[in-house]
Amino acid sequence: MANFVRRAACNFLNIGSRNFSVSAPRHAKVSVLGAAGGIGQPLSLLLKQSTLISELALYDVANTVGVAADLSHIESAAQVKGYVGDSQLEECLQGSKIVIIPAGVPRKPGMTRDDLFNINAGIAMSLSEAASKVCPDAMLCIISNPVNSTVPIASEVYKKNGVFDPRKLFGVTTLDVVRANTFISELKGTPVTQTQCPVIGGHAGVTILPLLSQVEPSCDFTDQERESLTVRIQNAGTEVVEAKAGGGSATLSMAYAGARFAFALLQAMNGAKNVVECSFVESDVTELQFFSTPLLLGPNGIEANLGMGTLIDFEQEALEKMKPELSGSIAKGIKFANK
Ligand SMILES: NC(=O)C1=CN([C@@H]2O[C@H](COP(=O)(O)OP(=O)(O)OC[C@H]3O[C@@H](n4cnc5c(N)ncnc54)[C@H](O)[C@@H]3O)[C@@H](O)[C@H]2O)C=CC1
Ligand SMILES: O=C([O-])CC(=O)C(=O)O
Repeated sequence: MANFVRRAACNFLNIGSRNFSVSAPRHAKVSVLGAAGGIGQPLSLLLKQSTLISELALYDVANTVGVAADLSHIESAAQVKGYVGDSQLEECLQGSKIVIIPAGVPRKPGMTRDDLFNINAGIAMSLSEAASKVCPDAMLCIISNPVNSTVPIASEVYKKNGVFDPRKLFGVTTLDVVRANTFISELKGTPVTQTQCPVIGGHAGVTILPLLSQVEPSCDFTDQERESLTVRIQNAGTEVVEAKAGGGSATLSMAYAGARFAFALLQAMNGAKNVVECSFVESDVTELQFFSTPLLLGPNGIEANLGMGTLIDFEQEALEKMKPELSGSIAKGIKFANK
């Protein structure tokens, strides 16, 4: 049993790193801000299993001491410590190489992600302010919604403090890729662990654009399949919000996706080659200041933006259709950070 669990954990550590080996691992401190929440707890559980993490620092406004005590009994190397409230935020962040932020309120049925702006924008701003001061060189990974606005907020904070490095700021959109891979595999019968679909744009409704024409292994879709699969991927978050009926939004699949992204970063930081993940980052791929595309990751974050490749007409039209909303959400975040 123990062997099985260890093998399973090792297999999990390979997610996002399908075809490369890791050499000379450096052991990093990773902080999770919002660690006692629906995403924060399972995400921290998954991170605790990584051999690339030496220290797991768990911050929240409440309850992290208990979460940290619980996780600290797991037989893996990462040392876990809980930090509670403003006065302990700086100590939590000190020396962090990766900061992951799932802090903030989730949606209830009937809400859009933008409806979370009023509460979550301030949270994203104050946490990124702290990270920009205490560990400006860390990779900052923002999960808190609306991602299309919280990432621009963080970038403005870092710019104002003179420490912005566009290679190191990420809006975590991995869940869109994870969902696309799963739904495509269900529809087409491709092996789920080998199905890979790039998802570009942002992380809300029509701004989420899966590039079904670029799926590997390549699949043929009828017009009707392409249309309905695209809409399902765009609305998958709402599917979970409605199924949870007031109990919040995706937490477990998001924890998986957040861990997949963090492991990809850690592996790239340790010298692994060909680590590619999609993420919402500062970009010149379109006229939009922030945009998600596949990125080649390296020791210092983004090594190259791989762009969006050639789009078919359906995808080109969807891209044009998303631009007004995405541009508005980006502008709203920038305005908020400068008010
Ligand atoms: N990027 C993505 O793909 C996804 C993003 N999300 C977003 O993630 C966020 C968190 O969702 P859940 O974990 O389900 O919510 P939750 O309410 O279960 O947990 C949020 C946690 O944040 C904490 N928090 C609030 N203010 C804080 C502050 N100033 N500093 C530190 N911690 C603070 C709360 O105490 C709570 O423990 C939401 O905004 C949600 O919309 C959710 C799913 C997917
Ligand atoms: O839908 C939500 O509010 C949470 C989220 O971003 C997702 O599940 O993709």
